[in-house]
Amino acid sequence: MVKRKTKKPAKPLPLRVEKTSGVEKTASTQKLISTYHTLNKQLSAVLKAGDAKTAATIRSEMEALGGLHAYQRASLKGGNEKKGLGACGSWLVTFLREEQKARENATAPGAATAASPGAAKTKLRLLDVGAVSGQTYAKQASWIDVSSIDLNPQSQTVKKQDFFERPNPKGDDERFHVLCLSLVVNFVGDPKLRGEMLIHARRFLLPSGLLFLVLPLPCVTNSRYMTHEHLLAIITSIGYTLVKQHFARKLAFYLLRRVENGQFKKVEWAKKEIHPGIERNNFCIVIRKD
Ligand SMILES: C[S@@+](CC[C@H](N)C(=O)[O-])C[C@H]1O[C@@H](n2cnc3c(N)ncnc32)[C@H](O)[C@@H]1O
Repeated sequence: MVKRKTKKPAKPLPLRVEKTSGVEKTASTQKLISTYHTLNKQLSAVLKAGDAKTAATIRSEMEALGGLHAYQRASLKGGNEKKGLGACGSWLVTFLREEQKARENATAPGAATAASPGAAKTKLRLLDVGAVSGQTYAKQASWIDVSSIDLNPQSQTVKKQDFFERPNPKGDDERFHVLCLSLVVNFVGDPKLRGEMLIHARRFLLPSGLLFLVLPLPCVTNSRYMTHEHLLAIITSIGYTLVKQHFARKLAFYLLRRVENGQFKKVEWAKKEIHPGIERNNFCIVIRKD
């Protein structure tokens, strides 16, 4: 479980919300998603400042937009619901198939796959955080054993749980070969909590386990505080190494492997402008040492 600290009050951000009417059109869907993200960020800031009154106002603005449910519906429009894949599952599945084949064919004991070769006939265990309806890996049920959580589950197969509240695993039977954070880190409003989320995810990975991280492309191509290289420097410093990466039209996919303690040095990463420009966004990840 991640402890969230309360900080000194900050000025509440001005509320500027434009109403949208449902999710029928791509433009209005996009608008709903970005307005919801803005409100979520504002909510994090005022909660940190202990401003319950403004937090209530922001929450009612979010409800007026249709709440988390409408946001989820809007964000799933980018995915491929008919095929049972979310926005991002297919890229990972292609890789995991190769990983699974490698496990099955593995002859060299100790090969660095997401699971030990000895367990070649067992299913890959995958934790999908922010799974919504838990359908993304349904077609791979014969070889992937999926556990799904979400703040607001849309089916009974998904457990209602805040990942930050998930207790640290007591042993390897509570850890996973693969953990997915697909379009979830950018959903978190507070840059420090984004860092905490990535650190918390590592606790749930088996040795050599894989973190699948998906972000909207502009988070790494058009932010004042983030670039692809900066993201890699951050993730390297908190115990991951890059396996594979892909930029699609709108999304950035990162497949990262857990590195063991002693093989990386944790450093602090503050909010610092590294990619100036007027039209940039403010996506940022902050890492604190403790
Ligand atoms: C944009 S949707 C992502 C859907 C899906 N993973 C995909 O890639 O299409 C983000 C989801 O993350 C969930 N989420 C955000 N923060 C979370 C947390 N701390 N714990 C669990 N779920 C979370 C939200 O409820 C929302 O359903």
